[in-house]
Amino acid sequence: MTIFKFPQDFRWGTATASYQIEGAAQEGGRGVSIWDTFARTPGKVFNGDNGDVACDSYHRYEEDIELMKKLGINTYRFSIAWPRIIPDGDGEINREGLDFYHRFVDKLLEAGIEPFCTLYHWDLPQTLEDIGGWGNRRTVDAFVKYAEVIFKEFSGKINFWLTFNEPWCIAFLSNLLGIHAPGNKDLQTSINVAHGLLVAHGKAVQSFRRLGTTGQIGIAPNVCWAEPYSKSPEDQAACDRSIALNTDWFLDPIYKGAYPQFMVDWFAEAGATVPIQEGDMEIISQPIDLLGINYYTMGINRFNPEAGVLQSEEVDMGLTKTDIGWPVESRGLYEFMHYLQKYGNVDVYITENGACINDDLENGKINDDRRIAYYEQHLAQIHRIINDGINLKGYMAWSLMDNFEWAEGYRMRFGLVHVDYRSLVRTPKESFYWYQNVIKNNWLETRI
Ligand SMILES: CCOCCOc1ccc(-c2cn(C[C@@H]3NC[C@@H](O)[C@H]3O)nn2)cc1
Repeated sequence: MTIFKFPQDFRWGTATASYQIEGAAQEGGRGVSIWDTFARTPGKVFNGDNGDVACDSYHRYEEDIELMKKLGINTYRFSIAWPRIIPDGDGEINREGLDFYHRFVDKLLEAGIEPFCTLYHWDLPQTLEDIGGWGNRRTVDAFVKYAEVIFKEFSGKINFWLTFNEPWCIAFLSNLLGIHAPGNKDLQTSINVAHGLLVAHGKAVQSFRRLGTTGQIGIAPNVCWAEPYSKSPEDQAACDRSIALNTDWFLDPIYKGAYPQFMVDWFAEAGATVPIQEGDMEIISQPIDLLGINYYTMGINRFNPEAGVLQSEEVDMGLTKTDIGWPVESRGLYEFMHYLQKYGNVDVYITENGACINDDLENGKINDDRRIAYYEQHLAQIHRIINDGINLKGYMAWSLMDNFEWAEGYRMRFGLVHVDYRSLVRTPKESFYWYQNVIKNNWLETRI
């Protein structure tokens, strides 16, 4: 057995998101989001599932916080639903929505748990999608107005902020591949969305500074680490494109003030250009304080001219997979964190990492050994990364509890806590107690 000790001030947490857990979709003055619309569109979400009830955390958040206290976390990542705050996206402020999040955040603070807030975790007000979504500058300005409302309301209570969760999913999964809301399938639209959200990010950071909001602010890209199937330059280039679209496409504008030229050229070949306006890149490259990194898996990729706009195809290498079909390979997290150093040794939090394991209750227990094995591997890599001197400051497991997994609906379970969606009874899984022990000791005991 090996013991890996973590730094004394290391943050241990879990993560969730508003649309995935809250429910109460027609309560508290909440407006319609693009995910309400998308989930009601036949064929978009498995089984026609939607977030109307979800885990009912809107009503059961005190019970959730009791679970967090039992788990022993000191940090909880959640997102605020924009449609609860400004229901029509750009109009009147809904006081009832603000009051809900004040009650929630106050309970977190009472429990000694640090709120780690994501402003946008995919639930765009439908009214803004109706005018073109992130590709319309009116949506950008509406986001800044929403962000400023939240900054003014929660400065002093919240000290860790993320503007956007997984910009690649917002732009490309949702507007090029059409797999997430709003379901567009157009390259130019996806590039317009990516640019719009980057401008919104930069403007929100400017407001954050101007308002003197407490704490630190950043953004949370999701990682797509890839290594070449062969030593051919074509396969390496296919990997470079795949990695860059999730990471460099967003972090180069933020840290360097310019898009990665090789990708701009690649998209130009496909007839798409970035709609940059005067001053945009200066706005986008506002200095940020931290990065959230979401890591689940990595790929072995090769060049294939038929494999989508990137002409990059993931090869099935026969690795163990989770129940959502993603290979279990923690090495990519280590490799990526060293890749990230090209932006400097910035403060990083793993804001999502976890395994979809669909074990069910057996005699009142969930023996999710495969999830424990996943976390053991990934936390061992986290320890290696910290030992290499990289400023990795905290880790948030995705997710506290089973919840609405977007287009997969409720069939895919990422939680440390099992949720019975009929009764809404929460049952900690064996992985919950394993993670509880890691947090209590602030060290990882591995069987290797
Ligand atoms: C067949 C082609 O497929 C293309 C890739 O399709 C996907 C789908 C889904 C994801 C995905 C889902 N998650 C987990 C979430 N992160 C945020 C939080 O809300 C979690 O629920 N991360 N990435 C990636 C890629």
